[in-house]
Amino acid sequence: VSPRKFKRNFTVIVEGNIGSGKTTFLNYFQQFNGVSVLAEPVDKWRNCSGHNLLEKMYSDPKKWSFTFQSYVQLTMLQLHTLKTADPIKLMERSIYSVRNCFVEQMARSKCLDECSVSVFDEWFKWTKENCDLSIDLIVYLRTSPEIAYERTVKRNRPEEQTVSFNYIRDIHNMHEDWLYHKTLFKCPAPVLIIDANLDKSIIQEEYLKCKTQIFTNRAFKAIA
Ligand SMILES: Cc1cc2cn([C@H]3C[C@H](O)[C@@H](CO)O3)c(=O)nc2[nH]1
Repeated sequence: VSPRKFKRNFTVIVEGNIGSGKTTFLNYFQQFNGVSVLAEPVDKWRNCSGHNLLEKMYSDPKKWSFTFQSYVQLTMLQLHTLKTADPIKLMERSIYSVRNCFVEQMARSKCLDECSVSVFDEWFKWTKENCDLSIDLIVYLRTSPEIAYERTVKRNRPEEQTVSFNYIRDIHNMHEDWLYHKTLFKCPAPVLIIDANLDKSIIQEEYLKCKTQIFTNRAFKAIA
């Protein structure tokens, strides 16, 4: 695409459970011209002025969920508002999944009390009204909780040692209610569902569905 001025990036958010294959998906799209991939800033969550908030959240969710998700919300907002040179911006998760999946699950499991959720919602409401959080497409990497759990265990991320199957199943259900049944929260953009149960070795055909959707002229119209 010629480096002409364009209104805003065509923004795609990639949502899915822990272990749903988001990194594999983002790595595949990294190869194309015109796409900026913004991975989840997990390293920031592991080192906020020296504090590993991810580890604290998993070790004592009742005490640290609010602190952790507040920082996640800030780091996601920074990525949403980042102007990238490429016409297409591909983000791993979003400020929407913070509220619609993780905070919702923490509220239901009583790791976040109602007043914490209210403060979180006030920040989220103001942010939506005052920042351009518009997105153009949601890619939902849909897996079974069993496969997501199996991959999480295999990946063996230090902070996730204590993650239970039940937690993965709960997070799965939050994604299903939001992006598949659409009974939980409004979807801020059309949802493209990918069967992310497919093994890494054959999933590239499944990705091609997205490639057409992302690279069609609709994408470029967004920057006309
Ligand atoms: C938006 C958002 C991402 C996100 C990730 N996480 C956790 C799940 C994984 O263990 C790790 C990396 O995604 O962080 C979370 O607890 N809350 C989150 N909220």
